[in-house]
Amino acid sequence: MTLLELKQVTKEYPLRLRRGNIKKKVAVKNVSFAISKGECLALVGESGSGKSTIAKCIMRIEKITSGKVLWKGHNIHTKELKDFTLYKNIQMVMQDSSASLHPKMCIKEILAEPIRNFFPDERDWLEECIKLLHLVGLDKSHLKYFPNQLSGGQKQRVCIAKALAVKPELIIFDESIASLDSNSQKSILEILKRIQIQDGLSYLFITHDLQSTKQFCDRVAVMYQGEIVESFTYWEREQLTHPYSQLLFDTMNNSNTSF
Ligand SMILES: Nc1ncnc2c1ncn2[C@@H]1O[C@H](COP(=O)(O)OP(=O)(O)OP(=O)(O)O)[C@@H](O)[C@H]1O
Repeated sequence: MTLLELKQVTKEYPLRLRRGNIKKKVAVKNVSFAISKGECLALVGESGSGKSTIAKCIMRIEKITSGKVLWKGHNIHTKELKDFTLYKNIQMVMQDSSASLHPKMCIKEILAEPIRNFFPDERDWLEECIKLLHLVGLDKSHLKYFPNQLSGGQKQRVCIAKALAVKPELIIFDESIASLDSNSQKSILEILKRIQIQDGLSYLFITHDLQSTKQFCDRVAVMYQGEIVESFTYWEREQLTHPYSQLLFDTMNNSNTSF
């Protein structure tokens, strides 16, 4: 079953030049892909290739210039899909956990907020918060902490727990684990994989690091200068046709990082 579908999506940003002139910056060009239930798709590409712009267009943070973004066949960029439905179904975890967590709220309040918003009848919300913490490798002792009392890895786990609290069908990870050390990355990816298999969750995993997608993602789409230039499932160098994906692959094989 297809959950999310992008059809020929183009996003241009207006760039103000001197003397009031406006130029268009094409950030994303004719991008099409689909994500099925339970699937994890990686969107890999260098800095500035348009990955975050795609995430913002899916989350309605940015308007698209042309094309369509569909959730179960409903157009995300029309009133057809209400905010509540969109954010109940799709959650996003950003790279900067500090910006995503309210500094004056403790972890209990941070996790309780989405539960109360999306499940107002939930009585055992505290139990639910503790369950969420366990899911991401933390425990109830963390409930009383404020974000600035946690490490970067712990904050990122809270952000993931906050996204999971909504019980969405799809989570977008935008470079969400990039700033963590390789052990923390490995542990979070294992947790996410387990949840994906258990609950049939789908992921869009945005990264510039091809290596981190190898064990975790079912399919990889490679972005280059705003376009998807290659999409692959099997990790065979011979199958890659675009020079940029070949370069990514070779760089990965020459690096010592292992996941
Ligand atoms: N609000 C904006 N106004 C103008 N140009 C923008 C804006 N946001 C992004 N861009 C441009 O669009 C292009 C794509 O940016 P985007 O952030 O989507 O890339 P990215 O692949 O996510 O990069 P990174 O991996 O560094 O986060 C870049 O050239 C960027 O400068």
